[in-house]
Amino acid sequence: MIHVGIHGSTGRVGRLLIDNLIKDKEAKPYVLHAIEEFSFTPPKDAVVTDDVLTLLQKSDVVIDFTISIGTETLLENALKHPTPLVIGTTGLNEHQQNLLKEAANNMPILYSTNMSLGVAVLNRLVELASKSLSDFDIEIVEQHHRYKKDAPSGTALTLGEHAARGRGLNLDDVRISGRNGLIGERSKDEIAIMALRGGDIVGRHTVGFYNDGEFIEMNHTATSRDTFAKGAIKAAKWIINQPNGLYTISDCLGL
Ligand SMILES: NC(=O)C1=CN([C@@H]2O[C@H](COP(=O)(O)OP(=O)(O)OC[C@H]3O[C@@H](n4cnc5c(N)ncnc54)[C@H](OP(=O)(O)O)[C@@H]3O)[C@@H](O)[C@H]2O)C=CC1
Ligand SMILES: O=C(O)C1=N[C@H](C(=O)O)C[C@H](O)C1
Repeated sequence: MIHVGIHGSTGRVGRLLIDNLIKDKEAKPYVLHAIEEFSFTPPKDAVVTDDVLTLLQKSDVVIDFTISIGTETLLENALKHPTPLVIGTTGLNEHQQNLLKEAANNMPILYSTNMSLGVAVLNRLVELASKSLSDFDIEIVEQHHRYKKDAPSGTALTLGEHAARGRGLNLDDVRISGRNGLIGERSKDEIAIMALRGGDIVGRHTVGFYNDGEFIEMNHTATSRDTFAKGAIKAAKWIINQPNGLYTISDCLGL
């Protein structure tokens, strides 16, 4: 039985990880990291802790769905006690992304801004379309629930990276995140990534390729957050058998 630790166990995704792991035949929710009280009853036999090092020491693998500073603390502690990690938290800053790469020299880490199969395939399609439709303007729109803290979504940024890569560009050089006022005509290479927030939208991403006379829009809609929890659990079972290094969900899915 794989002993899974959950960082962010009281959160929207964390709670679904517990629900899915309770029913799992190969893995169980063994250590739950929580800062505040649970608003639900956690499994009786799980260890509950607010100490990150204890979480790592008692787990075969830790799944993290928290907030960027939470992931930073997890990675700092994992450098003291290397443990296979699955990280889904988005909004990591440059320092935190570098920490992720550094930690991956010492343990296997799967980091993905979206744990769904659909988005993993969409990333591939976007890169191909970007390369093939070299004259088309690329625009990305993401929509999420009102509680989401970071913008744009990690998924939208990853889709943008694939779109830029398809044209041999670096997203940081061509990304824009808003338009307002007399800004002039659109430049050829720019890739806009716009964020909408409202209601209970689980996650919706549209990548549009626009030209004179035609356009293509590729859309992915997550209709259930369970998709992310199931993807992360699949990743946890896979990452424990990998050598040290940084992986994505595409590696786990063999794409
Ligand atoms: N990769 C993917 O497929 C997906 C990624 N996400 C990302 O996962 C993250 C979490 O999403 P979601 O579950 O909706 O968010 P929630 O706000 O519902 O949950 C966040 C969890 O993190 C805990 N937390 C907050 N601050 C810290 C900290 N400093 N250290 C440790 N734990 C902390 C919270 O505890 P408390 O309740 O006590 O504040 C809570 O348990 C976000 O970054 C989101 O973008 C979401 C869905 C899919
Ligand atoms: O916060 C969310 O809810 C989600 N976050 C991820 C992101 O930022 O891309 C993945 C998914 O879209 C849901």
